[in-house]
Amino acid sequence: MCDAAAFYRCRCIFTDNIFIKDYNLHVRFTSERQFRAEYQKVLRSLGCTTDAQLDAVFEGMRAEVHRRRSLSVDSAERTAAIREQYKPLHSHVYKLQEADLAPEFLQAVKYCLNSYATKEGLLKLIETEAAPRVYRFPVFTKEFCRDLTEELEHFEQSGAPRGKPNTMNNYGILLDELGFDEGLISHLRELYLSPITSLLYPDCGGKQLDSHKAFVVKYAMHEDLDLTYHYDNAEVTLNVSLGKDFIDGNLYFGDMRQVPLSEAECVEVEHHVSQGVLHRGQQMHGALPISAGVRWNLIVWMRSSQERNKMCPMCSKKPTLVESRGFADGFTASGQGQNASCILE
Ligand SMILES: O=C(O)CCC(=O)C(=O)O
Ligand SMILES: [Fe+2]
Repeated sequence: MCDAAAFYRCRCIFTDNIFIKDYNLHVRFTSERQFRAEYQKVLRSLGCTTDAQLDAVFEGMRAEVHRRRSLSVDSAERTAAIREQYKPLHSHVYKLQEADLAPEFLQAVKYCLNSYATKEGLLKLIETEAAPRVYRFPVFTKEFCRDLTEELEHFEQSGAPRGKPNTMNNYGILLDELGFDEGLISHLRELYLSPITSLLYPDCGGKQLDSHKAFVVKYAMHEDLDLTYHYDNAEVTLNVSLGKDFIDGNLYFGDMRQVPLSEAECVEVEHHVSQGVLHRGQQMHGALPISAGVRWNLIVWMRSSQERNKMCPMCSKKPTLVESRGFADGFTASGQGQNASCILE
């Protein structure tokens, strides 16, 4: 039986939501036969017409499945190597202090902790509803954002191994491997974000967020420029603009994933350095290309095991649990009793 205190992934990680960058397409891949039947036609319409092009697609998908199967072991190895090799530049950014948070944010959190707090009252304080149920408000001080960005650049240049957050983003960094989870992200989620998400998203697990996956994304002229339209493996997402100087690169939001709009109908939301954008993980969104500079953002995918144990947001089925490390993908074995089907990968 599974360990009730641990977090798990859903088995669909090995088959679903595989991103083919060359054709900007998310697919499911269980076998060559299934894949050809489901996607060959659409791939052809996107310009994948030769056998060599299709072979390259298969090769990319197999590599991605291999990466996903090795995630736990690779991540444990990188974490150990970073601990051994890497000397932080600004060790204070690993431990959140109240002075690192914007006064407006602290005021909003303080309000939410009152027994009489309402969503309407909170919205008067944070003001910006940038798109339906998408809120932007100050989170950190500018100094904290500057020091965190410098720390990330220092890490990037150190030569220590870097874990990529997902297939869509090639220059991001997984933050748990650097030791950011306990002192910065868990602290931020539990003490400051949860009171806010409880009022804004009670219908999406906002009252019971019990784990997260945190990473930074980076966009630069000769690296990634934009991010394709997607939904997150999260119940609620916080996206904070850390800097540095950049032009364009707005977020755009559509509807919930059951009713995807075309990109043209989306609402754009600007990134303002030191401000966070809070949104439902299942609301479709993407990022437009930057046209100059470098953009770093802190992304916290917050999860509610209570919510996702009922249905995995990535495959829309009851999750089949797979053991992993740390917060994994936020599923727990509670409530599954003797019938829990844990698969050791
Ligand atoms: O680039 C951004 O600001 C969006 C990042 C994002 O949506 C994600 O990583 O899930
Ligand atoms: Fe996202």
